[in-house]
Formats: sequence, C-alpha cells, structure tokens
Amino acid sequence: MAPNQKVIDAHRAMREMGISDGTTKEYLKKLLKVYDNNWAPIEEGNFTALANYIFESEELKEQGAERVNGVDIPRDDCEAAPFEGEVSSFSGQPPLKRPKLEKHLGDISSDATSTPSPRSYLEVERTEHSQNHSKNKQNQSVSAPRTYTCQDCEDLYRRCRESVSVSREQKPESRRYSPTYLTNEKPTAVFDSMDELPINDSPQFQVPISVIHPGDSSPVRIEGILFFLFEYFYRVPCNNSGEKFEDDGISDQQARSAASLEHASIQESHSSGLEIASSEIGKVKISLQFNYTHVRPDFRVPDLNAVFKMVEDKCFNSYKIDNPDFSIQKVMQDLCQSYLDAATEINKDRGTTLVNGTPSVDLLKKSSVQPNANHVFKLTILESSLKNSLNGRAQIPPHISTNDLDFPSHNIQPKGKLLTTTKIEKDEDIVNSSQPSSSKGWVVLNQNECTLDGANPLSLVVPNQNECILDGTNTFHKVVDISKGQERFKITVVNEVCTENFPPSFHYIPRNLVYQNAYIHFPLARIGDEACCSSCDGDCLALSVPCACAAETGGEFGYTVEGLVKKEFLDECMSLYRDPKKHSFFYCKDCPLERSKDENLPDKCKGHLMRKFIKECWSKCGCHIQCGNRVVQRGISRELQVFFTREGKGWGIRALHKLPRGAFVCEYVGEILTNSELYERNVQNTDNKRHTYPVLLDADWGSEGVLKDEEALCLDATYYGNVARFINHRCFDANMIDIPVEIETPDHHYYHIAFFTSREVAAMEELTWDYGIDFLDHDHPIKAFQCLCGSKGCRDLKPSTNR
Ligand SMILES: C[S@@+](CC[C@H](N)C(=O)[O-])C[C@H]1O[C@@H](n2cnc3c(N)ncnc32)[C@H](O)[C@@H]1O
Repeated sequence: MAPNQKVIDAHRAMREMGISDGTTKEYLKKLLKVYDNNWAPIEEGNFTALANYIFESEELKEQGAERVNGVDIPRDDCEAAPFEGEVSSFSGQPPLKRPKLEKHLGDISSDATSTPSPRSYLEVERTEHSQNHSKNKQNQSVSAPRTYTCQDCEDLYRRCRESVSVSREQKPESRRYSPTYLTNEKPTAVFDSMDELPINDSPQFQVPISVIHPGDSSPVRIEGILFFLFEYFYRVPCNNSGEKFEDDGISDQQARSAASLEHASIQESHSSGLEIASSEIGKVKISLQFNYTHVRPDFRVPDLNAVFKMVEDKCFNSYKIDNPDFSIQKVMQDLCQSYLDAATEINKDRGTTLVNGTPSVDLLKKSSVQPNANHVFKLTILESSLKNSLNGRAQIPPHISTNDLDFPSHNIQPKGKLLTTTKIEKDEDIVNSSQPSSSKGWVVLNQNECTLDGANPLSLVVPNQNECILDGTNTFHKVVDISKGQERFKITVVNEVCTENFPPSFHYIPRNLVYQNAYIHFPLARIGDEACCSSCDGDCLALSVPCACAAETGGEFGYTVEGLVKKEFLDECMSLYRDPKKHSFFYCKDCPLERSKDENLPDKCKGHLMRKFIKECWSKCGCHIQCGNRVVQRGISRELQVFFTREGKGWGIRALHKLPRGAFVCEYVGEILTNSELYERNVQNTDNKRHTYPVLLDADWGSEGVLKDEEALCLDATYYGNVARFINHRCFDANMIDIPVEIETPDHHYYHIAFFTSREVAAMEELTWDYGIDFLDHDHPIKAFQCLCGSKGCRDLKPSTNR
C-alpha cells in the first residue's frame, strides 16, 4: 500500500527539525491514537503538536521515566498507571440546591417560585484557594487509584503534559518548538500582568485537563514571524533562478510575483543593511543584513513589501490571524518602539524596574556583532505593544524569560529550510540565524545599528509587566490585559472607584477545561453526516439552501451574515426566559442533580427548562474557519473591559464600543465539573470566603435518558475562567442572554454557554445577565447575595441597607 501523504508530510516536517524517521514514526502512531486518528490537530501549524509531543516525551525519557502527576508509569503506553488526583465517587451531604425560577416584571405575584429554574449561579463565602487545595489534596491522598486503559490515552497524554508543565516550573523550558495544541498548562507568556501583581492567593489546586477547542491555532510567536522573514527574504531570489520552493503554504505564484519585483543591489544592502522598521524617533531599527561574500550569485535584495506580504500570508495560515489590519511592518515597528520604551523613559515614568537590572549598554558591549561571527538579533519587547499590533493574540516566546533554553533556529540554506537547535543564553540571542561555517550564505536580523546614548543597545531585558497605573490619588488602576494575551483583544481592568487594584486571583483560560471526571470526548466518528456539512466549502451562510448544520435551528442558520443572532431566534430565546411556562420543562426520571445531593434517596427532579441551541459548523464540516456559522468558536471579537462597579456589586464587565442587538460578547468559560465534583468542591469550601461561579449544563438533560454522573456537567469559573466570570446579575432587563451553542459534539451534555446582547448596548454600559436566582428561596444551602441590580423588576425583596 502506498504510504499516506500525511505520514510523508509528517516525516518531512520532523526531519526538518532534525527528528529521525524512526522517532517520528513511533510518536506519530501514539499521537494518532490520542486523537482517534484525526489528523487535523496533528497537521496544524506544520505538525506542531507532533513536534511538541516528541520533544516533551523525549524530555521525559531523559528524566528516566515517564511520569504522570509525579507517579512513574511504564514508558510505552502509560498503561495501568495509577495517578494522583483520582478521587473515588463522593457521597455525603447534599450539594447545592438549584435556585428556583426567576420572576419577571409583571409576573412578580405569580407562583413562579415553585417552578424550576433554568440555571444556577450561586454565591458562597470563601477564604483562600490554598485551603481548598490542601483539602483537595487530603481527599485525593485517600482515594483509590484507577487503572488506565487505552481509551484513556488522550487524557493520559494531557496528564503527562501536566507533569511536564510542573517540572518546567523547576527547570528552564527546553526544546519547545511552538505552543502546544493541548493547552492544559498554565499559559507560558512571560508577561503575566496578573502574576506580577501582589496577589498572594493564587490557586494551587490540581491543574485541569484541557479540552481541544475547535478554533485552536498556534499562538503568534515573534520568533516564528522572524523566521518567516528570513525565509522569504532569502527565498525570493532563489526562485528567480528557477529553484523550486518547498510547499509550506506560500504558493509558487506568490513567490514568483514577489521575486519579479524590483531588487536593490546587493552592495547597497551590505553597506547599510536593509532597514525594515524603526521606532518612532528612529533610534531603534531592525534591518535585514546578509553576508554577500557567502551569498549565492543570483541573490538580489527583494522588494521588502513583497517579503512582508509573503510573511503575512504565512502568518495568516499558521496563526489564523483574522485581523485584516495585521501587518508585519507594524509588528516590526512595534518591536522597535517597544525596545525603546522598555529600555528608556517609559519604565522610568511608570516607576517600574527592569527584571534584568543590568544596564543594557554594558550588555551590548559584550555582544557586539563581529563581521563574520554568528550574528544575533536582540530586543526587548513590551507585551502590550506587540499584542496591540497582533490584536492581542501575540505570545512572547517563553524562552525570553528563561535561561539556557534551546529552540530551533533557522539557518537559511540555498536549498531551503533547515532547522537546527541553537543554544540560547540569557542576555544572548533571541533569534540567531547564523549557520555552520560550511554553509554558503546567511541572512541575519541585526540590531547592529541600534544606538542608545551612543552605545550599542543589544540586550535581553524583560520589562516588568505590572502595568498598574496609579494616578496621584491612587484611585485609578489599570491592568493591561487580564487575559494575558489569550484573547484576540486585550481585556483591561480598571477601577475608577476605589483602591482595590484588581480582582482576586484566578487563572484566565480562554476555553473550557475538564477538571477531572467529566466525560468530554469527541470522536469524529460519532458525528454523522447529517450532523455536519462535509461537502460545504467557504461560507455556509452564503448558500442558497442552508446546509445540515442549520437543522438544529429549524433549517435556518442562527446567525446573520453580520455575525449577529437572528432576530427571530433571539426573540424566541428571550420569550423562553421571560415566560417559561409557555415552554416545556422536562423532568428527569433519575435527576443527576438530586442524585448528587443524596445518592441513596434522591428527591424528585424539580425540572429543567428545555433550551434552544445554536449549532455551529465544526471540524468535520467542509467550510472555512471564517464561515458565518462559526461565531462562538472564533472567540471574543469585541473590546471588553473589567471595571469596578459603583453600586457595590464588585467587578463587572463592559464593552468599549457600542454593541448591536444579537452580538456575541463572550462565552462562559470555566472548569468542566461533574455535579458530584461541584458538590464536593462546595462542601469543602463552605467555611471559605470566596464566591463560586457554577453554571449547570442542563439544557438538554431531558433528551438523554438517565445520565451518568460523568455526563451531568457544569462549568465552574471560580479558579479557572474567562472574562465572563465578572458578569453581574440583573433581575430584569439584563442586556445579555445566554444561549447554548453546540460545537464539537451533538451530545448536548457538553456544550458552550454563549452570551449575546439582547438589545443594543451603549459603549461603557455594564453588561449584565439574569442568573435566574430565586432570592426568596430561603431553604437554599447557600445564601444569595443582596441584589443591587437596581432594575425596576428586581426580585430581591429583602430589605436592604445599601439600596
Ligand atoms: C460572577 S460574580 C460577578 C463578578 C463579581 N462582581 C466580582 O467582583 O468578581 C458573582 C458575584 O458578583 C456579585 N454580584 C453579581 N451581581 C450582583 C448584583 N446584582 N447585586 C449584588 N452583587 C452582585 C455577587 O457577589 C455574586 O456572587
């Protein structure tokens, strides 16, 4: 049988990184098992997931054994490995009771309190996370280990990665080719504004297991961009001489048209380098230089715009940047400006100190560029500036902040790409494009011409990212990006009200993560042809007859071409909320919620409101990621801000710009827990003084028969969550509504909760949601907060001291 083309491609990509065919074969087999033979996540980003898997598995081997959460496991398949953290099923006190149905204006005197509520959103008083952690630990230590089977490979791989990420905290990261597909670990961004802040209650509990998100793509990495820049700078003239380009996403046509553009003379370039960007006042410059004595005779300096265009195309492909304003030139300018900012006035103004306190001038003297030596490119990058230019999706390479890291450097060879591993020393290279002395030509990003105070300013300096800005009165605080670069737009945090600088610590995650036992497994084989549109192409919304993915919404797509929820659909969803009696509730025969309260003697199901789902296209569909039926999976597309409310509700969120009705704001993201796990968590934390943030995923429990515990799920954003955890409650006329969205799986026990505006929302107006709390339910084990929503139809009729 002829070898599969994908297998060939995988081997080729790995070879380029110096990985032998034997090694590739070994790990590719394992990874295919992990992904149920789904090639899409493996192929993504030129087989990034495979490269990471190999590097990290090899790293583990070097440590002597593969370990899962600290426990040695057999190297081959990690089978039969017990691991810490498995907890036997919990039984004990009853868990949280669901709030009863909300009342609405005009219906306040109805008997709605006796009807069930669609959602649960509860407050509990808690103290530090650390208590939680220690209790969890105690609990785990007495639990029975579980035996692994092959079916657990995916989870196992993720757990293996967890142990890797733990060990990374103790030693520098190494040989990490690019960000992983499986993102269960703590984000590796260097500039971690929240982490830099003086918060001492950082959550310490077990890191949850990641869920692969359909919209995953490699985060933008600056060194990746620079590599592309080298590549195309050199390759344009190569093609001119008739050599064939390797296929890496840039078409021959593109390359040829770039190659045919006007070339400058090589001599000119050598004498001054080719300047590609500079800071505003021109003090910091980036130029491409090459040693013409070694370069091929056909080498001509290409037109820079053509090179930029090629790199941008490459970035669009590799990083799925969908910002039309993305520009390499802008990135490079920001790089220069950030270098200058970081090194000079800006840090002084902010009173921040550079992490590396060595004056850059001294460092530069040490590493001035030698004519024929390995040339290095060094810079200092401020996260905020770079992220701006990439619309918030940039990730500063982790090696910038660590010592002794290896990462593949890009040697340009006449015949195309060759990736080698270059040792990176602190205060040394960021990008080193030098090549072995036997090589014929090289292209270097060189900061030779940078001058600050007359000295060559080459240095690696990581500025403090605690960008809390304090005015004279100490009442205005601003955190640059609470999402730490994980969302397309940065999400600032401001307090114009008091001196509370920032919300209590939590881990920002842009997508849901499995905590432990939740059964989230999406074999593509489970998605039948009727539940996807494999024959579609491009944008499904442009079809004259809607495809199969519109079936869930009655044969019409839920979204308009502008990306808004359709009026009719939104109206229906809102009426379901406003007047739930008109719509059906379902009553489980064996309600998982009641079961989790008392397994032996569960109460009767109180009922769950059937919800209307939107179904988005996904991996098995043939359409493009930009298809109009993929809104939630593309993530936050509006500029949001976390701000301190004046009414006493704590932090809330708002949009910086006006939002039309039906606009997607954000998804409710948190850890995916089973109901028992949530119950356990709450029982353990009843004496603590912290809020919990659970939301049930019960929108379709009725259609499933009897749900097992691991299928009855909820989201908890207490420790891991996104910006949605700051959305405050409003009893009546909230300006957002939550709609269940099916993306990865037609099984509705796991789905996404997406917030859409229920009316036009003005810029800077607080975004609110009706949690569905029954403030009159005095039997509820957790006391509801005193509502300060201020709406005319506020359901909290308790006498208030604050209102
Ligand atoms: C999901 S959090 C919202 C963010 C929260 N304000 C914060 O500072 O982190 C839910 C908590 O916010 C507070 N909250 C939300 N809506 C409120 C309201 N209408 N009135 C008073 N407090 C509210 C309650 O303490 C509630 O438990």
